[in-house]
Amino acid sequence: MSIPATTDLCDADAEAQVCEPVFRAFGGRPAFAGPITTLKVFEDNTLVREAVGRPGAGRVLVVDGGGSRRCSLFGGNLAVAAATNGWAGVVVHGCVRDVAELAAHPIGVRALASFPRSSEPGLHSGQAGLPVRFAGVLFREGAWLCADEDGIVVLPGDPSAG
Ligand SMILES: O=C([O-])CC(=O)C(=O)O
Repeated sequence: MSIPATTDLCDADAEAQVCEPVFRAFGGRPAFAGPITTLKVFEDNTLVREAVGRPGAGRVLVVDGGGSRRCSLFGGNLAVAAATNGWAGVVVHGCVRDVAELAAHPIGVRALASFPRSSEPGLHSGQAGLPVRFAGVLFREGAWLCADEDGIVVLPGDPSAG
């Protein structure tokens, strides 16, 4: 699948939602795009682990981790699972770890920062499929996200679907 440039998407659609430039790029895939699946979690990556263990079918997992910089929600093992199961990418409003491993897998990853300590499974519950809002953007299940070296853009649907 060819990935459109986020710059072109913005030029073509003044209503495209554009994330505030707060994310760092991790992962071995510099650009990725796909329909969104949402998770809302806090300092517990149980639902993230479950999601990337299921078929991704080219989707992008958007994880609202509340912006916590106190633990990591995604790392090398989950990147292997996500890539193996066909997820296009993961956007984490929170931290990731295993930076060198993330770069070795064919998956796109955006996160606020790296942090070496993992989360504590079972500490807090989370929810799947809810609209989540961070970095100035509302992410709805089924909306379409495109990320590249210039940034992250969200559209109501896949622009190539006509
Ligand atoms: O618990 C985490 O942060 C995830 C992790 O280490 C991994 O996926 O290898």
